[in-house]
Amino acid sequence: MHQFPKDIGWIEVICGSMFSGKTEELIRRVKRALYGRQKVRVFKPRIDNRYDETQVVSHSQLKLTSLPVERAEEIFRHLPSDIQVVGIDEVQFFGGEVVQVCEALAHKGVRVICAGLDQDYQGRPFEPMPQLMAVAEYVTKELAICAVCGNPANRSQRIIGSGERVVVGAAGEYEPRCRKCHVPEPTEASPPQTLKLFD
Ligand SMILES: Nc1ncnc2c1ncn2[C@@H]1O[C@H](COP(=O)(O)OP(=O)(O)O)[C@@H](O)[C@H]1O
Ligand SMILES: Cc1cn([C@H]2C[C@H](O)[C@@H](COP(=O)(O)O)O2)c(=O)[nH]c1=O
Ligand SMILES: [Zn+2]
Repeated sequence: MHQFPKDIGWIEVICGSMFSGKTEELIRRVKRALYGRQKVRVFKPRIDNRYDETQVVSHSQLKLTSLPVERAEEIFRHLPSDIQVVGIDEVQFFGGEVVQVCEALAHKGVRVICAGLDQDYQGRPFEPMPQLMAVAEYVTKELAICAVCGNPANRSQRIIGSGERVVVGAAGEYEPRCRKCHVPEPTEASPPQTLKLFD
């Protein structure tokens, strides 16, 4: 991917819609750091108990051990002094203080890898992602496949009736959609699909 600098820290942001592969990419980067014998810790907000209370779990069921925390500042308490890499999933669920936490870690020489939703179900920027993306050295935007038309999807369609910004959920509650098929209010799900290679 990048020619990584030596002896300094930095922030990587992996953003995109739901089902775009953010968690898979976070897991991939963390595993490669572990293969490189780096000292790594992974965190997620405690509110994300969707597939598991403690593990980071992708929609494709890849898993990674993590520490759930209530607030971003708690991350400092769980880091060994020789920490080299910090991964954070579902970063959009932390308040704005997560930006200062990531910055402080990067200033201390830590590689910080954050994955999070860049837009909410209405297509509005999901704070603190815009702020984090602004200060990050590297930003990767992933795209899913639109559940309606098959085009690249950068939005998350809510398919249950709630107007709250934060509603933890997965396939029963959201589906990925392109800008043409997305509507900013909750709507009916597209017909279910089975993946098959041969008829
Ligand atoms: N419409 C879709 N487009 C792309 N991937 C999908 C779709 N529906 C389900 N998936 C699954 O979601 C996986 C990505 O999961 P994950 O990394 O958890 O995404 P994210 O963290 O961005 O929500 C894909 O590898 C695929 O198995
Ligand atoms: C669009 C949107 C999503 N959420 C929730 C739903 C999930 O629990 C997470 C996103 O998980 P993923 O790893 O990106 O699939 O966020 C929400 O609370 N509000 C929204 O508007
Ligand atoms: Zn579409």
